[in-house]
Amino acid sequence: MKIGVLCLQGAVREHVAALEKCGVEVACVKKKEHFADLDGLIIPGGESTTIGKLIDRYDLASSIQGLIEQGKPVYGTCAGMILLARKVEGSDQFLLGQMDICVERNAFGRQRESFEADLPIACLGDEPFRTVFIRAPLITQYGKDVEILATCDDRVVAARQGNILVSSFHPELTDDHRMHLYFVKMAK
Ligand SMILES: NC(=O)CC[C@H](N)C(=O)O
Repeated sequence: MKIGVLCLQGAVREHVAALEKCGVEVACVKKKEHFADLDGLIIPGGESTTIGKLIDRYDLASSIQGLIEQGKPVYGTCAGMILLARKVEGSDQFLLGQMDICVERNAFGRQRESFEADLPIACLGDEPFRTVFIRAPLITQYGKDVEILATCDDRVVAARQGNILVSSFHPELTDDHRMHLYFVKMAK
């Protein structure tokens, strides 16, 4: 099992470490040829406009879309979630547009309004999951094929559509790797 982490910009190292703890082989992905033997991909948090520009510049959109079409799981966290969305409120930035969700960027405020919360996430078991929100986006609309996995104050912060998983929060910044394990199971 080999999972890639898109390493153009953002919280790459932490995802690599979390995946390694889950016992899978991890590849840093930044070129088309790195996609050949992947079983899944994480698009990390960072700055969605920057990551989007780099995806476009290195011509990686079709490789990511190809992975999704082959049924391989792709997980977008924070900026990664924005990139997978069909639409971003009030912006025409570059998007992969593979998931039927609309998102609002920085919906919880600025950097200093970053926060953590223990959220119940049924697909991870009974123990609440510690979530870290950093200039996080929010899902404002979603289509009928989208399953809601987590909410925070009635706002949708994690969801799944088939083999696409997204979260507003950063699961790689805690020692609890259940979200990564859930993703790895999607690849099995
Ligand atoms: N932590 C993050 O990934 C922040 C996302 C960033 N605010 C954006 O809009 O791209």
